[in-house]
Amino acid sequence: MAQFSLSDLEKIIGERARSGDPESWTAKLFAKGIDKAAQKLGEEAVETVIAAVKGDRRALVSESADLIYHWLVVLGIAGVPLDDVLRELEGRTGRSGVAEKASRSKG
Ligand SMILES: N=c1c2ncn([C@@H]3O[C@H](COP(=O)(O)OP(=O)(O)OP(=O)(O)O)[C@@H](O)[C@H]3O)c2ncn1[C@@H]1O[C@H](COP(=O)(O)O)[C@@H](O)[C@H]1O
Repeated sequence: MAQFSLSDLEKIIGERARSGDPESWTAKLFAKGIDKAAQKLGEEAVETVIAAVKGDRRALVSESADLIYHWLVVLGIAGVPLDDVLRELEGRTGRSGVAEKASRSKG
């Protein structure tokens, strides 16, 4: 199991966005704004779809990482915390009773 979470990546993105480092891709995307970042997100989504359809497992892992990174950049520029998305997902588990079942199984 990886010792790295989406929350860790969100934190790194926030720090790099504020760094103003000219070498930082994150800082560059934040400077370019939501249109460019959203465009990159779309490109990475298409590349992920292509990898999946081709059955290219290695590319699917790599493109998924690019996709998630650019998705978090878009959330950051839009001022939407990752936690808002996780809460939305958490709320959806309740609809199917999965959260209750998981909680019951913990004892
Ligand atoms: N996870 C990522 C990550 N995934 C992808 N990318 C960058 O996303 C960019 C766009 O990918 P493309 O394949 O489209 O590259 P490109 O063809 O050069 O881009 P364009 O020609 O379209 O401008 C590349 O420069 C990748 O390096 C990332 N850049 C940064 N991170 C994370 O953010 C941290 C901070 O990075 P910096 O902000 O660069 O310091 C890193 O340590 C990583 O943890």
